[in-house]
Amino acid sequence: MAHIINEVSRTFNEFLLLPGRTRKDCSVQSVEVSTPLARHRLGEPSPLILGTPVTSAIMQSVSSHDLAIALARAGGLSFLYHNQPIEDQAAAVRRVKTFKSGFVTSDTNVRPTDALRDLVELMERTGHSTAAVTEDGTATGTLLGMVSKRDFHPQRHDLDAPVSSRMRPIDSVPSAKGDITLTEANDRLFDEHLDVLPVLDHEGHLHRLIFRSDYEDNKRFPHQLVDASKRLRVGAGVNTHDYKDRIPALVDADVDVLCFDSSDGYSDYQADALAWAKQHYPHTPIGGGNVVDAEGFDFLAQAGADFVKVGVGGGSICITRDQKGIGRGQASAVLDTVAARDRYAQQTGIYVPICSDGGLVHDYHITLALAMGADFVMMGRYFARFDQAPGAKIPTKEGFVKEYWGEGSARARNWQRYGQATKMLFEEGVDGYVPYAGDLHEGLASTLAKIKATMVSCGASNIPAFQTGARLTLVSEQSFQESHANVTIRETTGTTH
Ligand SMILES: NC(=O)C1=CN([C@@H]2O[C@H](COP(=O)(O)OP(=O)(O)OC[C@H]3O[C@@H](n4cnc5c(N)ncnc54)[C@H](O)[C@@H]3O)[C@@H](O)[C@H]2O)C=CC1
Ligand SMILES: O=c1[nH]c(=O)c2[nH+]cn([C@@H]3O[C@H](COP(=O)(O)O)[C@@H](O)[C@H]3O)c2[nH]1
Ligand SMILES: [K+]
Repeated sequence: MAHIINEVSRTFNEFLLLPGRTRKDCSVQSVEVSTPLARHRLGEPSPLILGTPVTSAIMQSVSSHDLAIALARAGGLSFLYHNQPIEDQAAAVRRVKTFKSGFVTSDTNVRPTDALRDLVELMERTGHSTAAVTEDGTATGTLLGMVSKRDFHPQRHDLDAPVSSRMRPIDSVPSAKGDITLTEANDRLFDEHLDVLPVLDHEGHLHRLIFRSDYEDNKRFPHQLVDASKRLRVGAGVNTHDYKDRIPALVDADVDVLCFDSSDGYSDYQADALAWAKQHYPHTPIGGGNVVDAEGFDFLAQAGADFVKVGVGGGSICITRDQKGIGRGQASAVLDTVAARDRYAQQTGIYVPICSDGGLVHDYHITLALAMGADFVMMGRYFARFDQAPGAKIPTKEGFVKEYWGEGSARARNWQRYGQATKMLFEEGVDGYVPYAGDLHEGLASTLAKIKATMVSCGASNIPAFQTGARLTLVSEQSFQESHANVTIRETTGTTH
């Protein structure tokens, strides 16, 4: 006879936190939200620590290189999607790893012989008002001069004239050599009253541009997640089909961490793939998943997973539970696997972090997942709403929305996953829209402020203290109603989600 688990499968909506004693030294300013990402011996630091306990989902509609750069700058981490050719995913990793804050590749480039009219058009397209004039019109050609909107005016100058007639030629443009540091470059920008400083190699080819306006931008990101060489960190999703080709290419591109992406990680496929990865690339942490119970956690921890991702069927685009009748309420899944993690740590001395993946609808659900013992979370819908996510931004009567689709949807499969263009017999995800939420940094700052405020109310000054000290209560349907405002809401500019 089948085994029936008597305990009801519960979701985050069914829980609330009780306040704990807040001591005077515990404040929003002092609360620490760093958290381990990879397995480590108890009492020793994890080889990879997140500054912000959030990661972005391994999905085409979420984790592009742009989103990965933005999230790493905020202290979190993206796992670039694997549902694309290996070389494209490796190129995306390289784009994040070569992102140099302050040093940008020029995206507005012209030849000296191009007409000013073409330059105006290009500036409108890129939205930038400074252009590099290079011999071949590329971002790495020999630099011949610089031209900005200040150098000409459509009413004063003939737009059919060549760019060379209005550019500032190279001998009058201050420039720097390739080995200049950002600090030195910033000193020159200010000392010499410059807006931009081109960086050249010894043959005079353009390498990067450094803008004065980016100086302030860098000051905005004091908690960037970087490696020992100060490059942003980035993760990548992999699968149990082409991992023997994909993992070497990603490691070659200097990926920081990998994660198997599957709706079902409790499989021999994943154990074999983890063993292979650990044997060939022992220095690259790799996560496994998804599982929803202690049995699944133990299986992956023993197979060598550096972290275990938890959650089946709870994602906002998920229809797995409808289609296959498989899954578990996310709160129950987290609580069960967290208990297994703690038992495993006690027995072996090794701590294998847990990632709660999917189904986080409100910001406070992140807080609940952490309180229940998750070390960090993974989110798709949350990140798909921001400017930096790849989905198109579409106007509707109710305001802007962004596209968001599941990896198990027919749309995702259009990428001909794993090179097998087989017919899909059923979908496990939907293709839809989420409300547009602007810039990632502003949205995440607001979310983090809420998480920290709750931790302060619970008297926890860091995540480990929160995990061990949090007190949660189940809520009845009636108390759930009581939790919401019971008056008609006046329109305000505040954010709620
Ligand atoms: N977290 C969740 O609740 C869900 C997530 N998804 C997402 O949808 C995407 C697709 O997930 P899955 O369909 O589970 O992909 P998957 O690649 O893990 O599994 C697809 C099928 O291939 C089989 N398989 C895996 N490795 C194999 C190998 N080496 N040789 C032969 N067969 C093998 C599996 O048993 C399964 O039948 C993922 O991005 C996943 O995250 C989909 C549904 C639910
Ligand atoms: O049933 C599913 N069908 C899908 O097509 C699908 N695509 C992604 N995922 C999983 O959902 C997570 C993101 O969930 P949220 O949008 O709720 O953050 C992701 O991190 C995945 O675990 C899927 N689940
Ligand atoms: K299974």
